[in-house]
Amino acid sequence: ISFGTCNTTPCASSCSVQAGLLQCSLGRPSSHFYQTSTINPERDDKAAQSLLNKLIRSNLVNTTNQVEVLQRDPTSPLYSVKSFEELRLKPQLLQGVYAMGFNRPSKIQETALPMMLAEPPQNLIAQSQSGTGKTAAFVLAMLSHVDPENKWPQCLCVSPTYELALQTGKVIEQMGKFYPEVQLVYAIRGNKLERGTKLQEQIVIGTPGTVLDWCQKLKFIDPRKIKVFVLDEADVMIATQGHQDQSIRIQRMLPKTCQMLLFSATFEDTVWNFAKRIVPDPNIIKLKREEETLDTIKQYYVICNSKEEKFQALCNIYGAITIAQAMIFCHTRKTAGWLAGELSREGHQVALLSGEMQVEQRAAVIERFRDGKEKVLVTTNVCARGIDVEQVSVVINFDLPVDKDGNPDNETYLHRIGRTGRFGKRGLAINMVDSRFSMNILNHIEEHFNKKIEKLDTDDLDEIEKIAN
Ligand SMILES: Nc1ncnc2c1ncn2[C@@H]1O[C@H](COP(=O)(O)OP(=O)(O)OP(=O)(O)O)[C@@H](O)[C@H]1O
Repeated sequence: ISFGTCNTTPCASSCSVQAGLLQCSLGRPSSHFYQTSTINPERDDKAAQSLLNKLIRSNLVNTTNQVEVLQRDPTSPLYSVKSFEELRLKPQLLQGVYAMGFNRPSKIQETALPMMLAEPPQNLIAQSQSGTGKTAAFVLAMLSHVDPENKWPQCLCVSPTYELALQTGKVIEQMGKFYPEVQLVYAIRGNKLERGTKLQEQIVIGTPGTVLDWCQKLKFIDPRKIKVFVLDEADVMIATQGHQDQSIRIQRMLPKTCQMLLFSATFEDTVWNFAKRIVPDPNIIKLKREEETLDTIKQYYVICNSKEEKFQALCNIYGAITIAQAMIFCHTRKTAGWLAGELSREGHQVALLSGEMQVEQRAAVIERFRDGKEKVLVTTNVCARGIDVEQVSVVINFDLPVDKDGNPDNETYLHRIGRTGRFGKRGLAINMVDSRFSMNILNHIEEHFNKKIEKLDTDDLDEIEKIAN
């Protein structure tokens, strides 16, 4: 696959998209694309979370759950494939798939791919958690439907942010590696084309605002010639002001025969209502996320009076038991920074995930921790939501999780501490309680999960030693 050209505002020079990077002709790295959009990590930023997950994920998320399928026409046979060969892909694409190291379709791909590749094309709404193979699936569908002889846009994919668009673009590049006739262009802020340009690239990937401009105002794209429309990360999309309307306006310009595909990691009513407006007569595929449980976790709490005492309790625990790797959650950036400093002074190898870090920096910290280069990860909740680090055996709530109104946040507690069936290993969770208020929170959490949280006296070394057995 090869790429179009672009101009970027930050360096005002012409940039070409190569090997997955937007590279500036002045030799600057692609990162200025990222730096132009500083993500505010203390905000509940779904887009940043999604990007982070993509950056740190190296494998498919395994799931034991079955896919639920709702067919538009329940009488038509439901195909599912166990191998990529069965899909009769173009040889160049099959080669691309194998070169990516995919041996067989993922759970969601088994059913989604035959539907997306069927003739006549079928519309699809698919929901499954991040990492289950949605992106790879729709990328394969787009590449399969392109006619490389036709030098105009045929597939349109919209993503909520341009960082996410770039990530999807990378997958298109990888999968289309042996299919150089197919070209890709990014419709993202900063990619300024000359007026009157008619795009020759067959695949356009971008953000709703720019895509809409390119279709409507600037007419770089003829929307009537689009055969496949993909709306990725619908749940993130609707969380961004204006994206919903822009996406609907794009969709309205497309021909009735255009295949509409929509993907989402979660499926609240708001997402569902939006999905129905984007995708008429859909087939629906859902894959339940693996349930997390506290069953294999031993939970304790420690009573302290101040953050200094909490730190001392932590040192006592470290002095008594061997902890391979631990994650420590703090409520604020300030506490996290302070604690990381104190722990390093004690000689621990500490990684700090802090709010002011760019998403890429955060991904790098998590990767180092996952590779065992650091043994303790101190973080605020915002930074580490939804991050699976399998080998962590101890989770410490330096501060208990509360929502923005100060109420107990059971869901976050479960995410921090719980394990899915797939990891199965036993874990240890220690909660620091420093006030009546936090004791109250702890009691609520205990009640909610109906699982006992035992008191631990961290001045008693023998007692601490016991919890490790
Ligand atoms: N059939 C497959 N076999 C092996 N690995 C796969 C397969 N499909 C996808 N993957 C890999 O699994 C990871 C997750 O896939 P993908 O990004 O497509 O999932 P997703 O559901 O779109 O999640 P996200 O929204 O976070 O990107 C990627 O590293 C991808 O390369």
